Amino acid sequence: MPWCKKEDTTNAIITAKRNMQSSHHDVKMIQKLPEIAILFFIGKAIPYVLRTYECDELSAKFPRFLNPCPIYRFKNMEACFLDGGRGAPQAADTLETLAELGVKTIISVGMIGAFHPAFHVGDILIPSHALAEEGTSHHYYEDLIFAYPAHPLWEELKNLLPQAKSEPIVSCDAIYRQTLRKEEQWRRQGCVGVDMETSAIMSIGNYRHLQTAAILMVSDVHSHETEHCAWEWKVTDAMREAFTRTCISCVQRLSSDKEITK
Ligand SMILES: O=P(O)(O)O[C@H]1O[C@H](CO)[C@@H](O)[C@H]1O
Ligand SMILES: O=c1cc[nH]c(=O)[nH]1
Repeated sequence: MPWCKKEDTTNAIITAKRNMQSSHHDVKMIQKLPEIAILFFIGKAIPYVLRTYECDELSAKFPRFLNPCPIYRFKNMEACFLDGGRGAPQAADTLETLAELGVKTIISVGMIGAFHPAFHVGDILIPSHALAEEGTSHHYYEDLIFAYPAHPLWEELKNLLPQAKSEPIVSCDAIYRQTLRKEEQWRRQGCVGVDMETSAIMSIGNYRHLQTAAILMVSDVHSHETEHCAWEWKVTDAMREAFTRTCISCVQRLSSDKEITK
């Protein structure tokens, strides 16, 4: 049975706007944000960005519902950035709150476990679409299977990052239920790897009329063997940092192309 019914036109009880205006987190309202936001789903990315780039803190508490964290902007680029949280519910909360504060374009930057033999640790992927096997998107759409990025943004990112591959992925809530059989089924559906946020970013981005796309780095490869499931987390701090720099320079070129300054 679908969780979201088209005939349900009633209002949501909590909205991003009401949450921001409430006393929930005792958060001071942020003024309008730049139109481009980078959401990092990589724990070590934010401290690295703050060490490496000139940035201003816009608020110590971005007023989302779940686990508010600081939000920053680059001094030399019309873009803000923050930690997107982990998993589809926090990604959706962050995206809805950014939309309420004037953000129009969201680039999510994260990691992905690859279960296709053509992918190796450190490869960069700009997903063409994402199978929605997380629960959040299915409360926005009655019959969603795949979620798609904004096509022009996706094309621009691919041009800016010619080394990146572009294939379908799956987003899944259940880290410890990515079984061999499940991953075989995902491969048959055309997917090459699994993360926890991309389908929600894309589907809810479409729902809120935002331009979204994702840039992901392969952090681990998943065994295809039926006998034993060897698995190791392979990504290093240096790889995370190089990937973060690559994504930021890509957004820098994107934002100057767009001349988003008012
Ligand atoms: O926080 P780091 O180690 O960067 O890793 C993040 O990325 C992994 C999943 O994408 C999770 O482990 C999450 O915490
Ligand atoms: O979400 C993720 C990220 C990396 N590897 C996985 O298996 N899942």
